[in-house]
Amino acid sequence: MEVDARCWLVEDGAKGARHLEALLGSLGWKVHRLSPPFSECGELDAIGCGVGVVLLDGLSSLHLGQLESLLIRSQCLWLAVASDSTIDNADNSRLVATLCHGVVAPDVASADLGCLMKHAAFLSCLQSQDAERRHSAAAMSSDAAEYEMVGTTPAMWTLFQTIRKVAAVDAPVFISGESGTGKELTAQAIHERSPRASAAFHAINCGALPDHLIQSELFGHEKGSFTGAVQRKIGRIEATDGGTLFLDEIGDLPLELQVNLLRFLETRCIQRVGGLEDIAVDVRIIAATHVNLEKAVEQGRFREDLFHRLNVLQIKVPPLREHQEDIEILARYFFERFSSEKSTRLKGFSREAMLVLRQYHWPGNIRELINRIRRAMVMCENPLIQPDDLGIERRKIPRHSMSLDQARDIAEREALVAALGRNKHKVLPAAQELGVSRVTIYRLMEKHGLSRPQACLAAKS
Ligand SMILES: Nc1ncnc2c1ncn2[C@@H]1O[C@H](COP(=O)(O)OP(=O)(O)OP(=O)(O)O)[C@@H](O)[C@H]1O
Repeated sequence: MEVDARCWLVEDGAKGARHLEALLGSLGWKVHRLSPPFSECGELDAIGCGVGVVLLDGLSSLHLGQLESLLIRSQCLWLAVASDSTIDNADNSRLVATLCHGVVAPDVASADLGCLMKHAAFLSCLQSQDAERRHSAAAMSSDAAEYEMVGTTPAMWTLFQTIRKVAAVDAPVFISGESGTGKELTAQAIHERSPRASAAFHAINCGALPDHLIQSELFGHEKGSFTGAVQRKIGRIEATDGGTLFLDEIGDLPLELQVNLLRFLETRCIQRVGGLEDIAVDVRIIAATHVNLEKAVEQGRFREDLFHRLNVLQIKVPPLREHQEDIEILARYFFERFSSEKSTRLKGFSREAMLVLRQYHWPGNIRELINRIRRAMVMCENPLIQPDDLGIERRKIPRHSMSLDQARDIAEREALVAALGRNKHKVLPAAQELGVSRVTIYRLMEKHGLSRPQACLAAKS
């Protein structure tokens, strides 16, 4: 691999600076000097060296903060040159410990400096290649995962398949699933795939609005129909004409409004509050709940006739713990998605953090996963996210004992699912990646109950 022979030299006029520059020059490095104030160093990214040297001796403590943010912002690996007395200073030592790849004394031997520089440049080159690869993999997966619905496991393939089928027809859809599993995203995916895609998709949470507002929110009202109705309001159903209306938490819809909704589903007409006119509206209804609606029907809290009207096509979105093999790909996907919020130094997840993510039981499902990753990306002070950054208490991670055979089985299944996922479920490249034959892949798929999906939403059709 060819490494870049350009490097930065950050210095503040110390007497050793000229000597260091000459030394680097004699080792074949083309040196770009950088001096305070560092906030003005806009050319840093433009020149794009892979490695830099910071001469800490002589650097004013006033510039340390600027230097710190410069090192965090840059994409290079940094070597510090500092005498013992400089390193004794707590601020300097923290900067070196957290942001530099190595530290040497100002009288470092030329051969030693040459070796360190080469090593840092090589590593920097590997890191940028790896980042590029991960970027294009993320771009591919988000390109493949339409509507940003990510998932490579059989449970998710089944969901994608159902979404495709349901999108092709126009009947009401009923989505069930725990909170944060992706019910709204599923509704959006159905809309985007349906003939209604060019019209509006609106979502309304029936549990979030007070009873007296929800009727006017859904059906609209005429001017003067009640105190405060100073002008006519078009309701959500009417505003979605031609499109899809997602009614989240449908179980929270008050009983009297259930009658109105049923009437709309039967007649395809609405009446605004205070209005007499029947207005024809063409809207597809997708309803969702995270509670058991059949139980609500039994208890008389939800109308049975409305339940059957809404429940023509059903989709169940699985909880995250039922497609745990997706956690890694989801975690990396969200890491890339929120990468603009992180420091450039943060490169990804440590193995331990990934293990914790896989072992946790995710009561809040994908929404909780997103929140924990975003938190970790802000809290993390290392190049790799550690378990503590995720804020998951270790006691909440189940520790069941398992035999070596069980552990092997789990690892085998995970490796297989991950390789198939990375290779869009193509057996040959997955087999090549895992270093086994195609026959072995088929055998393992059978052993672990993994079927090869026929079609999926995540694959471009
Ligand atoms: N398969 C997925 N791939 C990528 N992102 C997902 C996936 N599923 C859900 N998300 C994301 O997770 C978050 C929660 O999803 P969503 O709001 O659809 O869940 P929900 O089941 O409707 O939640 P609630 O029951 O609380 O209304 C959203 O930010 C959504 O984009």
